[in-house]
Amino acid sequence: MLSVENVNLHYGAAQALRNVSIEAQMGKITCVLGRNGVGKSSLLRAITGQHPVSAGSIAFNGVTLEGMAPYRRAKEGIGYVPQGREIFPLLTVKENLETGYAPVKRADRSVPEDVFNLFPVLRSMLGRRGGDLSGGQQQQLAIGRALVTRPRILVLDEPTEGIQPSIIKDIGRAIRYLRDSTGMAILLVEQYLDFCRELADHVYIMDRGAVVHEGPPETLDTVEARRHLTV
Ligand SMILES: Nc1ncnc2c1ncn2[C@@H]1O[C@H](COP(=O)(O)OP(=O)(O)OP(=O)(O)O)[C@@H](O)[C@H]1O
Repeated sequence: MLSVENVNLHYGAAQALRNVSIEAQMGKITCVLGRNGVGKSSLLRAITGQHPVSAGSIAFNGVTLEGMAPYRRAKEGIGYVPQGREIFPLLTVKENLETGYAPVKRADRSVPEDVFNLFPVLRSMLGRRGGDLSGGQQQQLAIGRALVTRPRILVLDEPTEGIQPSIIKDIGRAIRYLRDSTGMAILLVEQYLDFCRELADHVYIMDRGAVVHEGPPETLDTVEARRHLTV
C-alpha cells in the first residue's frame, strides 16, 4: 500500500499541502476529490517525486520514497498519468508507448496486451503522431504509457478533464478492470464527483491544502462533504 503521512509541500513561501495523510490500498481505487487549486496535483507531485516535500513521509509497500528521484520511483512501481496528458505530440503513438520502457527490465520491454484490449483505438493508430489524436485518445495513450512501465500503483491526475462522456466511460471501465485483474492500487484525483462516486472504494476530500473528509463513497452525500465540493 501507499502511505502518505503528515506531508507538507511548499512553492517558495506558499504552502500547498498542510499535514496531508492518505493511504491507497492495493486492489482498491482511492479517490481524492477537491475543487481547483486545493492541492490535488501537488499531492501527486509529492508522491511521484516531481516536487520535494518539506515535511512528512511517503512509503510504498514499505519502501521510503521521499527524497528518491522520480525515475527511481517509477522503478518501484509508481505509474503516473499527469494532468493534461503530457504526451509527445511529434512522436507516434507507438513511440509514445515506448517511452514507458525506461524504468523496466529489458525482458519486460513490450506493450502489455491489456493496453490494446482496454483501448483498441491505440492499436489502430500506432503509426499516427500523438498530436493528431483527440483529447480522449491522448488520455488513453497516457494511461497506456503508464501501464507500459508495469506499475503496482497507478496515479492519475484528473483523467476525465475535458474528455467526452463515451471515453470517460471507457476510462472508468479500464480503471475498474485494472483493479480487479491485476490487484494494483489506483490513486485518482478528480473534480468530477459522479465519476469518483461510481468508481472509488475510498474517498478523501481536500480543501485549501488539507484533507477535510475521509470515508467510503456513500459518505459523499453528507452536508459536510458537499460543503467542500460545491463551487
Ligand atoms: N509551480 C507552482 N508555483 C507556485 N504555486 C503553485 C505551483 N503549482 C501550484 N501552485 C499553487 O499551489 C496550490 C495548489 O495547486 P495544485 O495544482 O496542487 O491544485 P489542484 O487541486 O491540483 O488544482 P487543479 O485542479 O487546478 O490542478 C494553488 O494555490 C496553486 O496556485
